[in-house]
Amino acid sequence: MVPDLGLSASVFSPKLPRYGASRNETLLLKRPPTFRAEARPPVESGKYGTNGRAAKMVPTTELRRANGGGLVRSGTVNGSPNGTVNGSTKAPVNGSAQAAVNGSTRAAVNGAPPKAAVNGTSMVRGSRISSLVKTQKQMGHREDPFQEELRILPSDEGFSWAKDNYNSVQRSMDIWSFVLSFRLRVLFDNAKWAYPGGFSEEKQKARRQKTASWLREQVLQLGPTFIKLGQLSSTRSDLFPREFVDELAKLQDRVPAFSPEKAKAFIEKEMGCSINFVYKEFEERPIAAASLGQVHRAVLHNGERVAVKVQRPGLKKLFDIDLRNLKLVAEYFQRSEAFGGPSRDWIGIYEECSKILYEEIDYINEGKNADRFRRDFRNIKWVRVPLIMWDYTTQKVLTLEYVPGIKINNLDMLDSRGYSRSLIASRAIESYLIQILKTGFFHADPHPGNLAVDKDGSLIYYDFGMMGEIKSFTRERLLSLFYSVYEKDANKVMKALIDLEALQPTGDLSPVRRSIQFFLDNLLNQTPDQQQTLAAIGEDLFAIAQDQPFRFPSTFTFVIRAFSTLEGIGYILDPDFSFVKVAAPYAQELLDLKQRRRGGPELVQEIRKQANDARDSTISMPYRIQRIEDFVGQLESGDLKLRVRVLESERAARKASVLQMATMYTALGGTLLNVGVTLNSQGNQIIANGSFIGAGIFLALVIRSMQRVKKLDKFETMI
Ligand SMILES: Nc1ncnc2c1ncn2[C@@H]1O[C@H](COP(=O)(O)OP(=O)(O)OP(=O)(O)O)[C@@H](O)[C@H]1O
Repeated sequence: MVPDLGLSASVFSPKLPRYGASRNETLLLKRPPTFRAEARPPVESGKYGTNGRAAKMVPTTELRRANGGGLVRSGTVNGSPNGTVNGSTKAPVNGSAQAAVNGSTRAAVNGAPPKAAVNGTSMVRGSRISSLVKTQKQMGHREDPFQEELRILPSDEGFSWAKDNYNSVQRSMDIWSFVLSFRLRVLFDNAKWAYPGGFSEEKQKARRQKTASWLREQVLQLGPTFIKLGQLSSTRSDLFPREFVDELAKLQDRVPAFSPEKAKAFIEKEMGCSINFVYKEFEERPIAAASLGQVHRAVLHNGERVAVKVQRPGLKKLFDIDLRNLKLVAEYFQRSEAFGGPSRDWIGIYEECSKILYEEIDYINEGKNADRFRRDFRNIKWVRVPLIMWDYTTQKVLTLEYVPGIKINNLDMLDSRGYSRSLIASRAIESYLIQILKTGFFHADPHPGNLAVDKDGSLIYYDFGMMGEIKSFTRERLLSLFYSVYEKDANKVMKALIDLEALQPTGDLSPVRRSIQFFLDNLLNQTPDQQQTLAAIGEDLFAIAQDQPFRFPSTFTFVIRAFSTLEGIGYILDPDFSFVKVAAPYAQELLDLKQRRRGGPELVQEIRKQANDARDSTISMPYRIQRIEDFVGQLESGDLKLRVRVLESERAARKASVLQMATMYTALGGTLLNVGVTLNSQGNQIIANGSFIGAGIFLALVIRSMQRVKKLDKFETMI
């Protein structure tokens, strides 16, 4: 039987620049490359990654060294970016290994779709396109200019969640015993009677601090799902007390790593082949470990250095069990007054978290996000996003171009290498403003670990697992919010917030309006030396939100948190840093835009609206005057009674009735307790027990009533 033959193609160029050549050198080619095709047996096709590309990598035996010293590999199988057939296209292109391996991928990620072709010309085109993209300068075997001592990370051995054979009943029990203990702790922290020697704010703070440290330890014990959720919660000062938020933020640096054996076995399982087949070298010690995965350095067979992000094994199974339980927990919180009850959307928060978690364990999604982000910044030379090596990426293993950098908060190294800290600070903020105001696609987690400075001073972004998107209509509404804040008009701000669904238009909104006006006056009337930090403003906003009908969509909490993180970084980098200075040109641009808009169709629309209003008023005027006359007439004749709702007195009445009920419960509970004790001493055990149970129920009702009173009091102080 004649074996199937594959088409093998290669392109030879007369003058090959050296490996890793600069763009100019690459373009030195005078003669067009020639194309040669040969028939050869097909190679074994690999396992397909979830992205439809071959996950099984090129065997080392297929690697050839080309004339110019560039490494050549055979093309990947069907659906690969190179679009080659049967995995047999050999293409030594321009002597540049990167061009051959990633040329078309790079083209794709920078805006051009991957070119599918069955002959070697596609490779040439790929390399040409790649030579035009800004990342070309970064190709080639990179020296690691910032080699840092690798930290020894704590190991995950000994944690029950790291074992493969945990059972779901045990896991559910662990979760629920944690939730109930947490509930009890919160109850005692908030109960004034639970403080021996009398309650004081300091004592409560100290106790809360203890609960918060306990919570962090428990979260670590419960593993990845909870660690990630803890990290997410550390962005929600609108939901949790300050002490909890601060403790949870510490989770970032405490995540244990899994063993290199586990990592390698996992990669092999994912890729369906030996790790040596995929990487020429694989560094065993991870350079970083996070809740959901860890990062190792490696070298591809073409010599290119890469960062390999390996997901923790068994995450999906763990998420399924944990999230099933957490859904019940959210429902329980939703009913519980101690956790804000119906005024907080716990179910919504659960759904959002669950979406984020499942998205974060899909590295294909992360790779696509990175590609989109890179595309958004293609014209900004000082922002750098590592390339995704799609051929070496699956849903659980992400291979990226290795782009080492100095972490943005490593001041000593930045100084010793002579980088301008103030430039870095303003670039960090500016890149973020571009994301929020222009592209609408933003990095939702810009903590210092995810931002670094490249050799040439560019800002490197890592980790695209959690991205936020601001749709264009939301951006429009945000702009109106911005304009109304600029005009210091509380009513308009309130309307914009309602449009943004950040404020519920229910009940009495006058206290909200007053808070907003206060906020606007104090915020905008400050002289430059009194200017509040963004973080403080964010905190104030959240404090207002805690007791009022604000419901910040998570997008905004991420935006606020990201800005305050970046602002914090800005101050660390440069004590004279001013957010306002960096943001001013953007704000001006937006105001100019509004001015321009008002000059055009918007002005016509406004005039038309005013004309319509005037016409409607003129038509309805006689009718309205008639109604006013009737109204006054009814008042004079005593036919009309005015019913005035005084909200303050309504609240006071509600509080009085709750207190009345509490007194009644106390009396009934006390009576039943007395009866129980008497009957017990007379030996009438069964009825005595009934009395005790009744007394217990009334006691619980008293506690509940006191909690309601406390809530009403708190609300009163806010307005
Ligand atoms: N392409 C890369 N080149 C060099 N180093 C990298 C690269 N990608 C990641 N790293 C390093 O690994 C660290 C962790 O990467 P990343 O943030 O993507 O992982 P993660 O698991 O999503 O972590 P987390 O979500 O906690 O931030 C980064 O801070 C960076 O130091």
